[in-house]
Amino acid sequence: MESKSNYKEEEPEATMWSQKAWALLSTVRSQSPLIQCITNFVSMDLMANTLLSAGASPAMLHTLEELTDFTPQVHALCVNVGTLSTGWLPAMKLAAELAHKSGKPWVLDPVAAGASGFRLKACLELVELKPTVIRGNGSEIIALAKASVEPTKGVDSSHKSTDAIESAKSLAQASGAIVAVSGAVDIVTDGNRVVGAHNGVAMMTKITATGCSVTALIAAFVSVDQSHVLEATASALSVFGIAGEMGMKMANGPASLRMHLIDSLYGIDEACVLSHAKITSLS
Ligand SMILES: Nc1ncnc2c1ncn2[C@@H]1O[C@H](COP(=O)(O)OP(=O)(O)OP(=O)(O)O)[C@@H](O)[C@H]1O
Ligand SMILES: Cc1ncsc1CCO
Ligand SMILES: [Mg+2]
Repeated sequence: MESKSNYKEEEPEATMWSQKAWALLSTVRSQSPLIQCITNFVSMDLMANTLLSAGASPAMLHTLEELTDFTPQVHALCVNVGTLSTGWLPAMKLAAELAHKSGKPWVLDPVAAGASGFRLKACLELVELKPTVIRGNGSEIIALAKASVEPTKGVDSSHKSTDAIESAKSLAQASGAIVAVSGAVDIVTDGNRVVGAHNGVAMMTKITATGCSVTALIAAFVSVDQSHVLEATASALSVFGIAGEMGMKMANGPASLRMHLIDSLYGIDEACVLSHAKITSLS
């Protein structure tokens, strides 16, 4: 009896979160927001296909000369520094400024932020341009919050997401962004509230650019509900994780999971989201 009454107490919050996640996925499907992605060469394919399978419309435009015309028309911008070069950084900055000025959300993925002084400085300069959301893995969020170059595993994390909660909170407070840390539990914070999304499978870390792709999915979810950025961010992470869980039932390894994850994201329905979304308050 005791466990049953506990279950009843928790149910309204769990139900609210899963309904929110489904409502946002449905809205992305019906509104098909245009998402500009300035992203690394490795991630372009998976990121564009993730957005398409979720119902959004990706556009990988990054040339400086095009941005004044194009960026104000998009519904959200995703900036990912994965294969950063001196040539691309001015375009990333201008696009961020244009998005901010035109009231469009923009999301930063600070890939390997602590790997070099050049990369860290670029990421810190981008944070100054007021991203709506920053999504990284544990090591990236810790490096960015400490503003320090550290021994790293490059684009992979050597920290658990839960090791980065305090860093995520301080980065959120300092930047004004919602900060998300991916991992076994995806952490989302506004600097005060902390929420965990508990979906996904470990095999997702064996497919390059799943983190990059979920960052773009966050941009799509936030674009359709700009007044609830934390909720939209947690919902995108949960939905992507559910697609991984569904895909894993049909996969034999990373390559087939990549395909089945995309198929599952495309096919996911209300019953699946309502029964599988696991989003909880952690504070
Ligand atoms: N141990 C895990 N169990 C379940 N899901 C996980 C686990 N680790 C990561 N994920 C999921 O895998 C996806 C990618 O997260 P990850 O932390 O690997 O990003 P990343 O390091 O930025 O990846 P990349 O740089 O390759 O894009 C996220 O959706 C996350 O929720
Ligand atoms: C492997 C890799 N190298 C730079 S970006 C990238 C994709 C995953 O972040
Ligand atoms: Mg990454």
